[in-house]
Amino acid sequence: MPDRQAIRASSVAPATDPSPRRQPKPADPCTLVIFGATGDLTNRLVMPALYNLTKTKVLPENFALIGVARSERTADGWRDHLYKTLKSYVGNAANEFHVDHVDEAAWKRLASRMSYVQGDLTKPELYEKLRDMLAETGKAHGTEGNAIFYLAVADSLFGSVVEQLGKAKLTDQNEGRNGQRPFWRRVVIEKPFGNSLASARELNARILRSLQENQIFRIDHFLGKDTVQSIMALRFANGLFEPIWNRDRIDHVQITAAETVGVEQRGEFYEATGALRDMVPNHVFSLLSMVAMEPPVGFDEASIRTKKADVFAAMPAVKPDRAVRGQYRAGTVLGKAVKAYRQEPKVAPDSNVETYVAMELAIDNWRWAGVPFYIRTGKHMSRRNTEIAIRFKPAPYAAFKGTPVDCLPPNWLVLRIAPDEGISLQFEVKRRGPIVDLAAVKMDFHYDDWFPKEPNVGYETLLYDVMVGDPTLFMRADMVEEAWRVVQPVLDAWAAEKVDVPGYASGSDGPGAADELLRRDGDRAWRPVAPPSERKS
Ligand SMILES: NC(=O)C1=CN([C@@H]2O[C@H](COP(=O)(O)OP(=O)(O)OC[C@H]3O[C@@H](n4cnc5c(N)ncnc54)[C@H](OP(=O)(O)O)[C@@H]3O)[C@@H](O)[C@H]2O)C=CC1
Ligand SMILES: O=C1O[C@H](COP(=O)(O)O)[C@@H](O)[C@H](O)[C@H]1O
Repeated sequence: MPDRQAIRASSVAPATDPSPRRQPKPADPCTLVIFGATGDLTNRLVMPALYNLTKTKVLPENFALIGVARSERTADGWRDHLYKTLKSYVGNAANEFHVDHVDEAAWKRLASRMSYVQGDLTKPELYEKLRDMLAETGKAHGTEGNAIFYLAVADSLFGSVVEQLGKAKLTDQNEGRNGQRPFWRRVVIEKPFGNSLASARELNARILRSLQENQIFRIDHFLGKDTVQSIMALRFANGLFEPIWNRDRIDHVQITAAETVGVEQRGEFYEATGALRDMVPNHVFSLLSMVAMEPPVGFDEASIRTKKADVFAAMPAVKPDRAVRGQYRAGTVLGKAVKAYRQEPKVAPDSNVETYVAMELAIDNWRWAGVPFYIRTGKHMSRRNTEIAIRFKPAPYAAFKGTPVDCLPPNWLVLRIAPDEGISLQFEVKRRGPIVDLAAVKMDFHYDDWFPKEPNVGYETLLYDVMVGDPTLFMRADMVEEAWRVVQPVLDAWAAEKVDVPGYASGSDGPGAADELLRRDGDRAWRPVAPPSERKS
C-alpha cells in the first residue's frame, strides 16, 4: 500500500492555492425554487449538494430556497424531513456522499433560508402563489429578483411547467433597460430530456417559446463529477497524450457504467424508461464527448459545447444489430441474494424493459474514423464501475522474434470515473531474470492519494454554475437532439420486436450477447467489470 501522506507531501503542485484567481467567483444573490421538493432526487442529491455548498461557503450570502410540491407540508415540516434525511447519510457505508457529520451551523444557515409552497404544478394558481413567495423571500433575503427554477419532477411535466412559468411572466428577466435594476431568471431541466428524437425536438421547441437558450440548463449530473471534467485536463493540459489520441494509435474505446443497484423504488419510472433512455443519450454520451471532442479554442462555453456537439453530429445512427439488451434475473450481487427485475415493486411481471444495454458507436470524422466506441451500462452487475478504457494498437512484434514472447498485448489507458477515481496506464515490461519475457504492469493514479476528499454528490458544481450563469457543463438543444438521433433506430427496433428481452444473472457482467458484439470485430473483448481478484459471487 502506498503511504498516502508521503505521496501527498511529495506532490509536484500544491493541492490548494489561496490566490484569488483560483477561488470560485462569488455567485449572484438568488432564490432557488425546487419543483419536486419532496422527491427522491431532491432528498438524495440536490439537498446534500446545497448543504455541501453552504458548508464550503460557496452559496451567496443573499440566498433563498423555496420548495414546491403537492404534499401538504409546512416549511418546518419540509426542513425537518430534509434534516433527518441528511442525518441518515452519516456513517452510512452505502452512501457515497461523504457526509461524515452534519455541520449544525451550516445546516442552520441553509434552513433559515427555506420556505415551502404547496400546490399542483399543472394549476395556474400555484404560479400566483409562487410569485408572492418569490417577492416575500426576495425581500427577506435580498435576492434582487434573480431566480432559478429547478424542475426536479417527472419529465412529462417539463414542457407544461415551463409554459406556465412563461404565462405567469416568471421567466421574464430584465437586462437593465429603462434604468431598472437588472435581474435574471434561469430554468434547470432534469433528465430524461425527451424519450425519443421526436419528443426531444418537440420539448426543445416548446420551452424555447418561453425561454431563451441561455436561460436553459439541461442538467446531466455526470458532467458535475470531477473525474469527468478532468478528462479535458488530461487531454489538453498534457503534451503527452494528445499526439496519440487518434485513429492511428487507438484500437477502440470501451465506456462502462455498471451499477450494483437495481431499480430500487423507481420501478414506475424505469418501466417507462429502460436502461438505454435512462443512461445512454445523456450520461454515456457525456463521457464519450469528453474523450472524443476536438481541442476547444478556448475554455468558454461556446467553444467547448460546439466541439462536443460536433462529435455527436459526426456519429452515424446506430444499426440495431450493433446493440444488445438484457434484463436482470435473480442472482447474487456483492454477496446478497437479489430478486429479478420482474419482481421489483411497480414492475410488470412480464415486463420487457431492458436493464442493460451495450452498443457499438462510431464517429465518422478525421480523428476517429474506424475506431469503435463500445458502450455498456446495466443494473445489478458484478460491481459498481464507471470507467473509460482506451485500448491502443499493439507495437510491431518483429523485435521479439526468437524469444519466449509470443505476442504483444495492447496498452490500456483507463480513466476511472467511479467509485475508485483515478487513471491507470497498463504497459509491458521485461520480467526480472535472464530470459526475455514480458509482463503487463500498471502505473496507477488514485485521486485519494493526492487530494483530500471533497464533499461532492456531483450536483454542487452544476448548481454553482447555474448561479453564476455558466452553461459549459450543460447540454445544448442541438446536443440533446443529435444524441437521440443516434440511438433512435435501436429504440424503434426494440419497440417492434416481439421476442422476450434476454436475461442475465444479477451479479454477472451482463448478457452473453454483449460479448459476441465485440468478438465479431476480431480479438476484442470487454474488460471484466470487476477485477478477477474481487469476484466473489
Ligand atoms: N431520483 C434520481 O436518482 C434521479 C432523478 N432524475 C430526474 O429527476 C426528476 C425527479 O425524479 P425523482 O425525484 O426521482 O421523482 P419522485 O417521483 O421521487 O419525485 C417527484 C416530485 O415531484 C412532485 N410532483 C409530482 N407531480 C407534481 C405536481 N403535479 N405538482 C407539484 N409537484 C409534483 C412530487 O411531490 P408530491 O408527490 O408531494 O407532489 C415529488 O416531490 C425526474 O425527471 C427524474 O428523471 C435524474 C437523475 C437521478
Ligand atoms: O441518472 C441516473 O444516474 C444514476 C447513476 O448515477 P451515478 O452517479 O450513481 O453513477 C442511475 O442509477 C439512475 O438510474 C439514472 O437515472
